[in-house]
Amino acid sequence: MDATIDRVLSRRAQALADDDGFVDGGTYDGDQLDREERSALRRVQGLSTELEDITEVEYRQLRLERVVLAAVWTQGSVEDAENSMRELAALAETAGSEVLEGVLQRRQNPDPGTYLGSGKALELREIVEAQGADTVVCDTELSPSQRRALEDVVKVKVIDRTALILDIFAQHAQSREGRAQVELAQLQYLLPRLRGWGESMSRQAGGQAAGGQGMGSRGPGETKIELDRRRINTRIAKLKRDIAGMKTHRDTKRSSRRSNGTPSVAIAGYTNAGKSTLLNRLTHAGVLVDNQLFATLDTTVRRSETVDGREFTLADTVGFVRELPPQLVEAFRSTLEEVGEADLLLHVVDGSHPDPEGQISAVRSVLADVEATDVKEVIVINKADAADPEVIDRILLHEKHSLAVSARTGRGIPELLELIAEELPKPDIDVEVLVPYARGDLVSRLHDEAEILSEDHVADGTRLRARVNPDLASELTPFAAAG
Ligand SMILES: Nc1nc2c(ncn2[C@@H]2O[C@H](COP(=O)(O)OP(=O)(O)OP(=O)(O)O)[C@@H](O)[C@H]2O)c(=O)[nH]1
Ligand SMILES: [Mg+2]
Repeated sequence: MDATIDRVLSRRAQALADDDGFVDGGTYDGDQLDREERSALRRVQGLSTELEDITEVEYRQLRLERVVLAAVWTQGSVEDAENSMRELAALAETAGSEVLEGVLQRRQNPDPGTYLGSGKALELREIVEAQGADTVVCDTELSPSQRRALEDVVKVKVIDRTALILDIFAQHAQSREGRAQVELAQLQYLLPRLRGWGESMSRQAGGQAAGGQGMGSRGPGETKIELDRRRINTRIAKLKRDIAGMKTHRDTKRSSRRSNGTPSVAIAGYTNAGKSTLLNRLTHAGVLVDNQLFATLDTTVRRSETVDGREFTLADTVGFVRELPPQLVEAFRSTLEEVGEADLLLHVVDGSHPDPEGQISAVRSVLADVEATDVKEVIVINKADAADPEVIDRILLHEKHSLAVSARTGRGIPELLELIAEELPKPDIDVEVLVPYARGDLVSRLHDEAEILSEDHVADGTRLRARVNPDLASELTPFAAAG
């Protein structure tokens, strides 16, 4: 086995993304411990997963078990190229396959015909044969014709990075919204590639079912492709409507949270940076995690408390990846937009990664795509326990709002909590109220949302002096205590 790939494999793959953010309804409690469970659901060998009805793309899993990776390296250092291939290996493993080997070709530009140059493509063919691989994964998004041409040379299934990522998302999506978003992205990816799929399937079947017999021939395959295309378009339209409906539902929940005046923190960052670990660490560190209230929230949103006792929400989000397929960005737009509406963004980056700065810019470019750049951003350099201190210092120096933590050991977490308390909008209206005992609900809201300056229990109720936000202030107007 090639030395590069050896190292690639020593870094275990991690799941690409937590899809918990898309869980609909309140039955699933957003627990982040489901990674193992998910791997247990990985594809079963030997089951046919070939797409029979093209409209059932939702249930389609790419059949890739033993893969060889292929990449063209056009610019940047050899480290960049190797990192990219390591990431591809991690993605392939996440999708449930075994990575056997990787080939990297240095070239000015990818070959428009076969992606790799024709000589390398033949070499790849030999490697595939020698290793007994059944799939080649290319580190790019291939054009439909490139994919077919390369498949013709290597004689096994060829898929690209986009299809691989879509496949992982499809495996991980659990909620109705998440599944719909992924299916939409898959169909949009598939649509321009229909002819290709048809042909390769007919080739596998050894039949002449699909088209491709040359220009102008409208065989039965052509008709089927037309039909499939129409059905896919219908399905896409329906999915878009469904997703829009679910977005409305989520918007309502979010706006009710906001009108409560509860400040919100969003955790975003590159996949595997430690976002979920951080969420767990922070919410357990919080004095209060109210399971009762929690049930009414979107499920990756958790409640916590600032060090000075104000409630806030903390949301985990889908992991980002370099060159996130545009179909996915589009499909997940509504979910990603939520990041832009938070009061504070914790942008988590893996300080122990070989290229943390690359991760930061990849995440920022996705955030820019969904216009989520107005929110105040703090770079949280995670895995400080494993990172090179020099790298941490370098990032701290370049990023004005940054700090180093370890979600695993807890290092830096108190400082992070301090920072959250400082950065979140503070209530600033002074009130003095006498709340009757019958309105215990208002008193507990004051405790959750306001800064209490004094509190007395008197004959007709609780007398409080507090600093509150505008919403609560107006609700308290009837109870204003005479000076
Ligand atoms: N050494 C070290 N490992 C950590 C730390 N935080 C998280 N990890 C590990 O990093 C891996 C990824 O952690 P997650 O919390 O799942 O990362 P994530 O950002 O939520 O990943 P996705 O949801 O897949 O995008 C896990 O193996 C964690 O145990 C840390 O502070 N130090
Ligand atoms: Mg996660």
